[in-house]
Amino acid sequence: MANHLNGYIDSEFDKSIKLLNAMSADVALRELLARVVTLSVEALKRGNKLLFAGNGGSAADAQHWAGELVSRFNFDRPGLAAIALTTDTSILTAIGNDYGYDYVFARQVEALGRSGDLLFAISTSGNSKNIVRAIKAARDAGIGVIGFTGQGGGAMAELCDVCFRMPSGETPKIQEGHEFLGHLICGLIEYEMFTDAKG
Ligand SMILES: O=C(CO)[C@@H](O)[C@H](O)[C@H](O)[C@H](O)COP(=O)(O)O
Ligand SMILES: [Zn+2]
Repeated sequence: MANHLNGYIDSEFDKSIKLLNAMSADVALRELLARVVTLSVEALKRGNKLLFAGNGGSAADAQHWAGELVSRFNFDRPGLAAIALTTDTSILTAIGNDYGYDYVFARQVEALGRSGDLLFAISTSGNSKNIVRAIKAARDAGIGVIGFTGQGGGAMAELCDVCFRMPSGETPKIQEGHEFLGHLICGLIEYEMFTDAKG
């Protein structure tokens, strides 16, 4: 590796290690995690579902997390009801073209969401209009909202039932925090849902 790249690499390692250390030491974060797992397990057990939405890298998170739940995470068990609102290009392009990109998630929340479902809304800025609109649509429909954002919180922070604010203002680092939490939450939901079956 060329020497001049090492400064950048060191700095990235340093920031990621600090982020995870800060998250690990945050007692309030553990309380939020417990709340989200309880809300999710209750929703799934009564036949509701989890919806996921985000833009760019957060769209990847949305479909990644839904995939873990519908398929499997740490062990074999029945699939869990989770839908990413980021994957159907016909739906996304129709809504984007006919109503505007700000509506691509809200319209799907209105169409697919049912009272008692949960929306996982992911936005590093907390200000993406399509995410804020989706959150408002969810609230109007009796759907609880779990938010994932950065330290600023943005417009979405005060609209969520539970909001995870990563201790960073840098989009990629915020995303790394989200990705860690996403895996943690999938693992915890699976564990809580299937404790008897996991062996
Ligand atoms: O993955 C990245 C940056 O790491 C980008 O694709 C990023 O997700 C996009 O710029 C998004 O549009 C940012 O939106 P948001 O997180 O502020 O809602
Ligand atoms: Zn990225």
